[in-house]
Parts: sequence; C-alpha cells; structure tokens
Amino acid sequence: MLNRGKKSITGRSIGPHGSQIKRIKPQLTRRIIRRYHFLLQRKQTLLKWLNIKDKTLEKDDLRVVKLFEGHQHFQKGWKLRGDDMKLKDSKIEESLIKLQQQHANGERSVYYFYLGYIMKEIRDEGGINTYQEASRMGQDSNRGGDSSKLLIQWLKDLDYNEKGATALEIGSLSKHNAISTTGIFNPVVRIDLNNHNDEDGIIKQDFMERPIPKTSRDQFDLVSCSLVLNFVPTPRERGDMVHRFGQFLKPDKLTYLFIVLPLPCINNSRYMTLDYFTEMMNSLGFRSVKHHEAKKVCYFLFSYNTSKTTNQTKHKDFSKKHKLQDGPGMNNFSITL
Ligand SMILES: C[S@@+](CC[C@H](N)C(=O)[O-])C[C@H]1O[C@@H](n2cnc3c(N)ncnc32)[C@H](O)[C@@H]1O
Repeated sequence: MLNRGKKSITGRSIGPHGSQIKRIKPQLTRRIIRRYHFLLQRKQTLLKWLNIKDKTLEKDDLRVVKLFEGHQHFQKGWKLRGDDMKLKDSKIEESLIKLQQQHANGERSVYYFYLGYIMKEIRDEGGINTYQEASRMGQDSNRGGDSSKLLIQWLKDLDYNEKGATALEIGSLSKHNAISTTGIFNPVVRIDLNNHNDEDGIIKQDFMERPIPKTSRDQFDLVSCSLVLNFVPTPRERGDMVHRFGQFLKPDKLTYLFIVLPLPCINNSRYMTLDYFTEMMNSLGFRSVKHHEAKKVCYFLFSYNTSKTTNQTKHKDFSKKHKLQDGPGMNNFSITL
C-alpha cells in the first residue's frame, strides 16, 4: 500500500533520515518498492502504446496527470481507485500483470483507463514519497545498510588517498551516507530525480539531463550509482546511462565507478550474467576491481582510465539483447548499449 504524505503503512509517521524514525517492516519496505517499480513499468508501457513521444512525461508524473485528466477513460480509471489505496480492483490488477497479452487486441480507451488507475496511485498517494521513504528504510543499517560503506572500505583497501578527490552520487537519498561523511571526497555532488524530504545538499536532477562536462572541473574522481540502473525503465535507457558514466569521470587519471544492482539482475536474468556485465563494462573502458555478492544486492567497483583505454579487444555486440540462459522464474533484466 502506498500512503499519503509521511504516514507509514501502519499509520505511524516516518521521519527524515537521522531523526526519530518509526520503522517500516523490511518485508513491507520491499513490497512498496516492488509495487512502485511495477506501476512505473506499466505506466511506461501504456505511454508507449498510446504513442506518446514526449520523453519528459516518463519522469514527470504530475504532467501526465495534467495532460490526461480531461480524458474520460483516464478519469474513469482514476476515479475507480477511490481514496483508499488498500482497495484494489482484482480484475484490473490481474490485467496489469498480464498487460503484454492485451496489446494485440487492446483499445486506446482501455490503455487510458489503466493509465488513470495507475497514476492515481502514483500521484495521489505520494507514491514517489513513500517509495523513497521505503528505499531509505532499506538503507537503514539494520537492513543491510548504506551501500557506500562497502565502497569506502574498498577504497581504503586500495590505499586510495587522492588529494582533492570529488564524487558524484546519482540517486542520493541522504547526505549522511559514508560516501559523504568519511571525508575522502569533497565535494560530493548528490543528485536525485526527487528530493521529497528537501534534504539540503541533494540536487533535484535527472542524471540523464545533467549537462555533459566540457572541462575536467565539472568531472569527478568517482561516480556512484547505487540501485539506480534497475530503476531505469528500458534496456536502451539503461545503456544510455551506462554510456554517460565515463563522460563524468576525469580524464588521464585513475577514476572509479561504483555500481550496485539487485542480485537477481545479475544472477537470475535471461539476458545478463556477471561475465556478460563485466565484459559490457570492459567494452566501455571500465575494468572490474572489486565485486561482492550479498544476499540481495551485488556491488561492483570499476576503474576507468581513459589514457590507458585500449580498444583492441573484440567485444560482443552489446547493442542487442542476447538470451544467455533460460529457466522458470528467471527475469528479463538487460542493458543494451
Ligand atoms: C532505490 S533508490 C536507491 C537509493 C540509494 N542510492 C541506495 O543505494 O539505496 C533509487 C533512486 O534513484 C533515483 N533515480 C532513478 N533514476 C534517476 C536518474 N535518472 N537521475 C537521478 N536519480 C535517479 C530515484 O529517484 C531513487 O531515489
């Protein structure tokens, strides 16, 4: 269930990071995150089927609502939800799960209807707010914690002590994470699509729209991208994101990229394996330095050195999806360059 404002599923308040946080149970945290990803994914599919070409709508939920609120079928779907998000329509929920099957004989009016149903939950119930709170709860040390702790540990293991090193943290939910507090990087530029908690020091910005640096002054010694790539809706857009990383790293010196992905993206996908991902990153000039698989997530530290990049190796064609393995219960996570 998604909740309005700062109420948790149990109706208790959820405070900002570091304050008197009332905890959401881990299972629930995961459920909220899963539900939100599901809704976003369905929203993108419907916008595509409705032939909506305006890319900015994918990330601007309010504009989607403004654009379609006058549409009768959108309205119907929106109103059907009522005000209690606990009350879901089981038939529609089932249709949303099997949405792909509807494409062949689907009608635009039905797509608008589903979109209204979905947008009501995303917008009206502050979906992104609750989702971010849940993500932050997921960062809680009792739940596996701030992923940048491992990053900092790794950098220490590597005796990393670059003077004046700077970092870009994409998808930042808190300025209290190890990346910001250990003092290795200064400044740490923190960006996120949203900053609903108005935490100082997190810039509301889409990384994909951050201007490509023209000089090394706007580049960084480290780019951190923890649990963000899996949030990007399509394989091509994930590829676009991966392509951008190198452009934000300082040239002619050793720099690093830290990536965290949910483990199933790497160990249970038909289109992605650890070797495949490593080779894909290799083809872009990144070398795997450290890698760790925890129970639920997978951490990577890549080094990047433009001056040492040799493009001699023949790589696979990463512009297409390749089915690498198959089996029941596998997912379709992929990245295409
Ligand atoms: C699951 S949270 C991860 C947060 C945190 N980095 C962590 O490791 O727990 C994903 C975050 O990525 C942000 N995000 C997704 N796409 C983004 C983009 N293109 N630019 C900036 N932030 C993005 C979302 O807004 C969300 O807050």
